[in-house]
Amino acid sequence: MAKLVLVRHGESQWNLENRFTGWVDVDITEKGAAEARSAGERLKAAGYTFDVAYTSVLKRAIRTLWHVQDAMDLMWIPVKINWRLNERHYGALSGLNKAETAAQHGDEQVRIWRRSYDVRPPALEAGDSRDVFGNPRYAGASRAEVPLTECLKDTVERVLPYWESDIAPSLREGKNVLIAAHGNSLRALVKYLENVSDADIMGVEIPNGAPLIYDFDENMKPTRIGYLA
Ligand SMILES: O=C(O)[C@H](O)COP(=O)(O)O
Repeated sequence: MAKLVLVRHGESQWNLENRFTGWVDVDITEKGAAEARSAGERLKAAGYTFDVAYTSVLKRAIRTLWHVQDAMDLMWIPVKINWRLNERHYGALSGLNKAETAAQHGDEQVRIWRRSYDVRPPALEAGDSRDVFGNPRYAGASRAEVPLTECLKDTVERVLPYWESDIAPSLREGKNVLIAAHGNSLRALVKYLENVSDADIMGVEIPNGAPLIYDFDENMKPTRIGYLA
């Protein structure tokens, strides 16, 4: 049966600066590019190949995908880009330093904002320059679909329709699928695929550039799950 590989983008400039990012379109660093290339080289060396790739509309995921494709000599495969694979929206925290925010609001509050399943960070206010509604890359999305903040539950609810409509059908057709996305959009998928409880998902972390591999049976149940050795 088909294989699914999830890759979180390589280190971004705001990962390096320890800033909340969400839907802000920050690029990867040189270290992040090297992590992405290494992921591709390791996948190729282990005999993996892909028929189709999916990514978000954010350049840290897109560029990571390019590096993986290049390292695997798979620049030619179809790539589908969709905002539903974007990072979880960080609301009014977007752009703030994580350590400074913890110093101001306390470690526990920041842990809740970062890892709780259903507590949203404070929302962007109307007119905030960080609100991306109206940006051409979100042309197909309604006001309700372009968030002003999100908790992980919200992210699950906008990732899953895309999983069902586009990604799962490719796997059912026997295609090997690569997804290059983000820490929290991938946690949303992991929660669904591995049936992780709302409480346990708080402890799940997705490292930059580490391929996470799923083998499926014919009923789309994962039979083997693990990071590339
Ligand atoms: O959006 C971000 O800041 C990061 O990509 C993920 O952040 P987190 O580790 O706080 O969820």
